[in-house]
Amino acid sequence: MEATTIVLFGATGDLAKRKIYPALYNLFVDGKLPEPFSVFGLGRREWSDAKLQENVEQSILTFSRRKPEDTDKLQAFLSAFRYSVLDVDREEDYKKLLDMVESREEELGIPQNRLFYLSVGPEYFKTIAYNIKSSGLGTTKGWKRLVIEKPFGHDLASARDLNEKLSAAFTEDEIFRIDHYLGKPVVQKMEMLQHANPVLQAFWTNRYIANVQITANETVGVEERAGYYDKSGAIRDMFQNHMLQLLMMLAIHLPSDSGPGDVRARKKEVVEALVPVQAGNIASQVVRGQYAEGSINGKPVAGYTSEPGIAADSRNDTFVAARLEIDNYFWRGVPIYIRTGKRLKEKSTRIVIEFKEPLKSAASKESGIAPNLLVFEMAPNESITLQLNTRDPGGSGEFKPMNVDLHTHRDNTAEAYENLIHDAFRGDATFFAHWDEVERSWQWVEPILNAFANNEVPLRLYEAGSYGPKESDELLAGDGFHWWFDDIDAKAKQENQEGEQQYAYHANH
Ligand SMILES: NC(=O)C1=CN([C@@H]2O[C@H](COP(=O)(O)OP(=O)(O)OC[C@H]3O[C@@H](n4cnc5c(N)ncnc54)[C@H](OP(=O)(O)O)[C@@H]3O)[C@@H](O)[C@H]2O)C=CC1
Ligand SMILES: O=C1O[C@H](COP(=O)(O)O)[C@@H](O)[C@H](O)[C@H]1O
Repeated sequence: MEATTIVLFGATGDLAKRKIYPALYNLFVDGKLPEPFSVFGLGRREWSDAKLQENVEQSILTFSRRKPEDTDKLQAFLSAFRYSVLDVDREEDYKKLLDMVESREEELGIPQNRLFYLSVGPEYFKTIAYNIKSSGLGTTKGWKRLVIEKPFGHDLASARDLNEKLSAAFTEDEIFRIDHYLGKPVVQKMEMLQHANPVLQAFWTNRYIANVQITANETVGVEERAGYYDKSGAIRDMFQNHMLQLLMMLAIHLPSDSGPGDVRARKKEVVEALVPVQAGNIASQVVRGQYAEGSINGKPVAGYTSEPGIAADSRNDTFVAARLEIDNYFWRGVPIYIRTGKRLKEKSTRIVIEFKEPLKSAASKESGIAPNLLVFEMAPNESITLQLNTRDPGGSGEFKPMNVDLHTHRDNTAEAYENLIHDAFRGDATFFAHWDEVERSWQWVEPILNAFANNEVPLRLYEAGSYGPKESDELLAGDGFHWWFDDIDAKAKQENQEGEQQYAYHANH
């Protein structure tokens, strides 16, 4: 990997502390950072190099999945960090930064490969991109890349405007849009699994799949992000990006000779094939919810409108569920259900593929036969399981589900940010959101945003600690399905996992 300078805007902020420094450290320990590498941290605070290095060390001690054991190694890592005061609006700060970056590149004898990481509020993206170009920071004899964090716009028009401004300074190939769900190990394994197993590939169609369920339930509430969240809601914060990205990743079919660019090209085809929601009829396809007071893990929690910084009459959505369809050869007729929300009963992020039951009528005479399920679980655990049926080994003769474990979490699995930052260094954009996907996701979501703004979709209050409004269950019940693993299913799954371990085939020792 070529030597690189990372120019980190927002080096004093929360994301840098919680995610970026620990990820860089773990990559360094694993020998996955360019050698040598150099970091310029930026912010308005009057920090010194030493103060930045102290903060980086503290962040590693607090947030890294691996705690430093080798002091020399840690010091070698920290010594790569420099700090420069920069206000995004002050041109002279960029000029000063350019001088510092150039002299450091000379001192280290490294090429002018520069990775600009914008870990700042999205309102600064355009200004920074403009100043990178006008100051000469972006005129390098090596490569340059721009890493940005979501949100990529607030709606279709603002996303297009942002993209236009970024495109004046960086080409699409140089822009790496982070969607941290694409960095999750289970998501990264999805394609491999389908690709390497013709048997799964063969079943990945509407001929065998009854429905798909994508869930991202959270127990946390709005926390300290009232200002941002109350203007975004679950639809912009999670649905438009993470949830639709999961759907695209799941629904693509790659040719056997596929190359690195193919994943993104196929994802675009999937999002283009999404059947548009019918304006005027959105309430039949989309459920909008907001948490009321309740309790989580036995502790009382406030309702959304009593949270600090949230207006008492806020009608913001903290929960969204929707029924979607993909109109293409593989997926036509398969309902896809997506739900995400805050202050729900448990943290669970998963995709369930429910297979059809061609033998249902015969099998229904037998008790306990369940549909086969392929489950990609990202939280609370990381696993990929295929649920089959077997006779109860206890001798009752009843059928019971058993899980074939295709992948289990191993200790020290790289976190999403490690995977993604490593890919950005290598210039591999497979697991970053392409502008085409982002634009089409906003296009699909736009009628829902309008319907929410015009109150055309009822706002359903749900008790904190529940699974969301009952209308979310009704979305599936109308098609004869239910959300897998809620309540009783969660217990059954747990018992099943405990009781059936002897059947588990651990493909991933
Ligand atoms: N925190 C998280 O978990 C996640 C964050 N994100 C995104 O990452 C980005 C950063 O978020 P987060 O770290 O939480 O935000 P913080 O508010 O914690 O940090 C903001 C950073 O921006 C800097 N900054 C603010 N104003 C200026 C300015 N005028 N000139 C120069 N620097 C400025 C601040 O430095 P200083 O105060 O020193 O000027 C600080 O380092 C946002 O886009 C957010 O949406 C995405 C996913 C998760
Ligand atoms: O991007 C975001 O994601 C988190 C959930 O991420 P996860 O990896 O813990 O599932 C969410 O809490 C936050 O509101 C959102 O901005």
